[in-house]
Amino acid sequence: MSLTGQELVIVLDFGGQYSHLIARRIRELKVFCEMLPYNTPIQEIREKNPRGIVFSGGPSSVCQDDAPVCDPAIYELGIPILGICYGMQLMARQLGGCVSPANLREYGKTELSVLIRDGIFSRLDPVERCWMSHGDLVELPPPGFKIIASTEKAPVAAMANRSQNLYAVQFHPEVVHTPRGQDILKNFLYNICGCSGLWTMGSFLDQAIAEVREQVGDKKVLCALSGGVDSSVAAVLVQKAVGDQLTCVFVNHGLLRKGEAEQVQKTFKEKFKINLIYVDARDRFLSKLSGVSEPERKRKIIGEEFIRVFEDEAAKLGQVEFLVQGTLYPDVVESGTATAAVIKSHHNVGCLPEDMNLKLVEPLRWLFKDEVRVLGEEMGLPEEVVWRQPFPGPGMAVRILGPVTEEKVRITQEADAIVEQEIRKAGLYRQIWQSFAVLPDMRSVGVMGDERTYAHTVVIRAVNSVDAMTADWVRLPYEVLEAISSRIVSEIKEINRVVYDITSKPPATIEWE
Ligand SMILES: Nc1ncnc2c1ncn2[C@@H]1O[C@H](COP(=O)(O)OP(=O)(O)OP(=O)(O)O)[C@@H](O)[C@H]1O
Ligand SMILES: O=c1[nH]c(=O)c2[nH+]cn([C@@H]3O[C@H](COP(=O)(O)O)[C@@H](O)[C@H]3O)c2[nH]1
Ligand SMILES: NC(=O)CC[C@H](N)C(=O)O
Ligand SMILES: [Mg+2]
Repeated sequence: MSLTGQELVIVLDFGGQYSHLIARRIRELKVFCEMLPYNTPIQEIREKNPRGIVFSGGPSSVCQDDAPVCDPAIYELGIPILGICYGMQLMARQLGGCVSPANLREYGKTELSVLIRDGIFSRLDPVERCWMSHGDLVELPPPGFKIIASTEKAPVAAMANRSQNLYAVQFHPEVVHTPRGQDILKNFLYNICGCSGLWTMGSFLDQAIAEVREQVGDKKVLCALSGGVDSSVAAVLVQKAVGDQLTCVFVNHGLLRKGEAEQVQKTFKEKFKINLIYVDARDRFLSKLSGVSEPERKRKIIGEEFIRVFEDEAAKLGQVEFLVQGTLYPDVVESGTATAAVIKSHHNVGCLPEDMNLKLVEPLRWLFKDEVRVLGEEMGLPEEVVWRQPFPGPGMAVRILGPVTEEKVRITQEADAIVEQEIRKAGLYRQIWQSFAVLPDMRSVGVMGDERTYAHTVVIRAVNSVDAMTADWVRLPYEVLEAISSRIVSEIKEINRVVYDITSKPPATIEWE
C-alpha cells in the first residue's frame, strides 16, 4: 500500500532533472503525487488507480535504440496523460508521430504562441513565456493529435488528443521560469483528470498513521532518532500510530556536533518524555573509520554500523521487527534509483547492509524537507525542532576530508560551534538552510605572535535551499564572516586560516563528501 490518499497522480520518471519538481508542484496543487520509474509494470500502475499520469523529461533521445520507453499499453488505460519534453517526444513516437534531432537546440526562455486556449491551456493568454531545454523535436504529431501551441523553433510545442485525454508539452511547466506553468498543471489536474484538490498535509498525516498501523500491527518498533527534523517528525507520527510499541534510539557515533548528545537527550527525554535509549557508540564507529579516506567507503561503514547498533538494541528489547527512519525523497534520489545516477549514498538508504533483519518503516519517504516541516508544525512540534538546520547522519565524517581522527573531530566541532553561535547572534539561523564548518585535509603557513605556524584550514559553508536538491551559497555579511574567522583562529590553536565556500549545488553538493 502506498500513501495515495483518494486522488493519486503518478509521475513516470525518465531520469529528468526536474522530475522531482513535477511531483512537488502537483502536491502544491493539493493532489497527492508519487514518482515511479519509467519501467514500472503496467499492472502496478493500474492497481494504484491514478487519476492522471505525467511523463517527465529525460536526458535520452527517443531517436536512440536504447532510449527508456514505457509499456505502450499505458495509452489504453483510459487515464489522462501529460507528457513533458522527453515525455512528449516519447508519446509522439509511440503513437505514430515523427520525432527528430533539431538543427538548433532550444534552451532557456522562449515565447509561446498558444493556439488553442482551452484544455490544459484554459485561461492562458495568446502569447505566454515558457522555458525550453531540448535537442529533439516533434516534427509531426501522431494521428488524432492537434497542435495546440508553437514557438519559433518548435512548431509543435504542445499537442493534444482531446478525445483520449492525451496532452503533451515540449517546454517545462514545472519550473518557475514558465510563469503560467502552475496554471497549466492545475488545468491538467482539475479539468482533465477531474481531481478535486482535497489533499493536504493533514490528510497525509491521517493516511500515513493508518498505513504505519497496518504495516506494524502489534509488533515492537525502534525509531532511529537523531533529534533532526526528519526523524523527530517520523517518531512523533509513529508514536501517534502505535503508541508505546515504539522505542527511540539515539546513537552517538562520535561525529555529532558539539554538545549535541546532551542536548538531544534533554529535549526528547526530559521535555517530550519520549521513550529514548542513548547509545554511546563512539569507539565502535571511530575504530571502523580509522584510516579510511574514500567518501563512499566512509558512508558505507557508517550506514552499516548504524544498522548493527540498532540490531543490537532490538535484540536487547526482544521481538522488534521494524526500524523507523526519517528518510526523505532527496535521500532516496541522491542514493541512486532505477533512473537517477548515484550522487552520494545516503547512509540511511544506499548504505544499508544486505543482511539486515529489521524491516524499514519510512513514512516520509516521498516528501521534501519543506513538506516535512509543514507536517511537523501540523503535529505541533516546537520551532526548535521543526526549524533546526539539517545535519547529515554521517555527521562530521563527511565534513572531515581524509581519515577521521578524534582530534580532527574535536577541531571541526569547535569551529562548527563558533559558526552556529555567530549565525544565531546575527539572527540568520532560521533563514539559512545549513551553515557549518568543513575541515579539508590540508595545512598552510601562517604567522601568529611573530611565530611561524603550519596549521589546518577551515572552510565555512552556508547555503540556502528549498529542498536540498539545489542550493546557492549565502551572501553572508562581511561582519559575520569576519567575526567567525577571527574567533576561529584565536580560539582554536590548530587552525590558522579560514576560507568561505562560494559554490552552488550543482556543480558542488552541500556537504563536501
Ligand atoms: N545519530 C543518530 N542516531 C539515530 N538515528 C540517526 C542518527 N543520525 C541519523 N539517523 C537516522 O538517519 C535518518 C536520516 O538522517 P537525516 O540527517 O537525513 O535526518 P534527520 O537527522 O532526522 O533530520 P535532519 O535532516 O534535519 O538532520 C534519520 O531520520 C534517522 O532516522
Ligand atoms: O542523513 C543524511 N545522510 C547522509 O548520508 C547525507 N548526506 C548528505 N546529507 C544531507 O542531505 C542534504 C543534501 O546533501 P548534499 O548536497 O551534500 O548531497 C544536505 O542537507 C546534507 O546535509 C545527508 N543526510
Ligand atoms: N529536457 C528533456 O526532457 C530533454 C529531452 C531530450 N533529451 C531532448 O534533448 O530533446
Ligand atoms: Mg540529521
